[in-house]
Amino acid sequence: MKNHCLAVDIGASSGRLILGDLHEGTLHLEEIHRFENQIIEKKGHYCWDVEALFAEIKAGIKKCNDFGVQPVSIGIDTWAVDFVLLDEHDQPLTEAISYRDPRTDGIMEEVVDLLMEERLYLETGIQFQKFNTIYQLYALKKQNPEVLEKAKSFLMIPDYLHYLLTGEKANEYTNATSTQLINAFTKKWDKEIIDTLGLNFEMFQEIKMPKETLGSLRSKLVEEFGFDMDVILPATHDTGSAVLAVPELEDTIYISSGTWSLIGVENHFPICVTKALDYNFTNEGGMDYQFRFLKNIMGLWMIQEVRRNYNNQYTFAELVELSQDVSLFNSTVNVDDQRFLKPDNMIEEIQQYCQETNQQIPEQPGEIAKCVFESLANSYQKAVSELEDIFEKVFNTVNVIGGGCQNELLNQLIANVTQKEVYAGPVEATAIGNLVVQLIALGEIKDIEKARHIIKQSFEVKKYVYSNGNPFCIG
Ligand SMILES: Nc1ncnc2c1ncn2[C@@H]1O[C@H](COP(=O)(O)OP(=O)(O)O)[C@@H](O)[C@H]1O
Ligand SMILES: C[C@H](O)[C@H](O)[C@@H](O)C(=O)COP(=O)(O)O
Ligand SMILES: [Mg+2]
Repeated sequence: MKNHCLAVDIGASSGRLILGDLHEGTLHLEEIHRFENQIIEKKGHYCWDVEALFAEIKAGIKKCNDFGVQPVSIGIDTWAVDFVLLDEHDQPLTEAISYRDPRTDGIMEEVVDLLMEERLYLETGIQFQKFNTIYQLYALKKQNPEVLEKAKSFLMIPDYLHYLLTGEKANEYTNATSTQLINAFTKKWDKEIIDTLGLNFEMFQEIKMPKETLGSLRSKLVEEFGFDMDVILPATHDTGSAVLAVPELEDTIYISSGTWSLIGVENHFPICVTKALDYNFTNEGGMDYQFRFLKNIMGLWMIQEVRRNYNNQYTFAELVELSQDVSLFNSTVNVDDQRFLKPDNMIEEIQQYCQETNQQIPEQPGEIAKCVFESLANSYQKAVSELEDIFEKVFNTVNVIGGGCQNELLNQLIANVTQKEVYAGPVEATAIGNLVVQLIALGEIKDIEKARHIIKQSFEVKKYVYSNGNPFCIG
């Protein structure tokens, strides 16, 4: 009887449960459940509705029975940095506050005054993003010290969802590195940094690695689902799982393209040199202690918000189409300006930026969309040149993975501005990376090299080449 595994991939805009099994040397996927995810406002903060997300996970697991499949394992991956704190009775002390919440405004600067930027970067190798867990916890210490005093368990979002499934508490390594509290060399919680900030070291859990089994389901869930499963830890940071599914990494820059655009390369050791700090690249931990040397770019969040501002009257595909009808419009913005992290109205923020920079102000939906896509492509090109400066080499290809690889216009723009071959796919790279780790743990796939070979054989990848004609010409 062949083994089915179940991947739960929850990004900032959507979640999906995907069954995977190996069939004649290829990986077969079956999407059994998909749901929206979004930030909600609760008690004056931007939060994630984790209880609703867990309800969706349970609803998706129950659908396995409709497919006549009882998976042997499950693994959950989500966005990074965010967490839940549990008290001595294992009850949540806070809402799952989102990284887009303004509670960390000004906090990074305070922490850097205490810890020195160079030291923090040399020890953790993590990029300076104002929403990193370290700043969220320090904000909590300043704003709600009583909450931190009661905290007995620190669980990141996937850790918490795994805890709800199994009753087992642990911090999975790849996601833990995004906190900026893991030492890049010891691979452990950095007690010196934690103590310096006056955080409670005891609340951090044992670090567990991808491929480890966390435990089996709580008995009440076995009853509810009609079957048991082991939780096999994937790279619970979704980008960690996504990069594992990049079919070919040699001389390749990946762009994990979803709500965020994460652009970088895979490396065997952390790069914490001054130039990497100056460019604000990060060294996120990967499976088998690899590193994702990458940087965050604002990503398709911007077009998600534009779509929301238009009351979702356009699909993403329609916004791409509309942007192709305005080829003469060419205003662009700096997508990495923090004003775009959580504006009240993304369209107005983009228009304001163009006015302030004496550019033609986009008015039509197509002009707004084109401004977003072209601006993203420009930011990708800047990151590519920074990577080539740091590695002192030319990378031949760019591989776009994730939902954003369906944006054929953006793929062509990337090929045009970088003048490199662009490969697009797999779309569900994150879920695929999640699944292959479970299959490796089960002994169904030998290792990640073999997994990438299987992925290459199993999924379509489209190619785009530099076209010096109309920037919207699809190669
Ligand atoms: N048919 C499509 N055409 C163009 N872009 C698309 C299409 N479908 C999805 N996208 C893009 O993919 C993004 C979602 O990617 P996904 O990886 O699912 O995000 P996340 O994991 O962050 O929730 C959307 O914001 C949208 O911009
Ligand atoms: C805030 C983090 O940088 C962010 O979670 C990023 O690391 C990430 O994983 C984004 O994933 P999406 O699927 O939400 O784009
Ligand atoms: Mg995602």
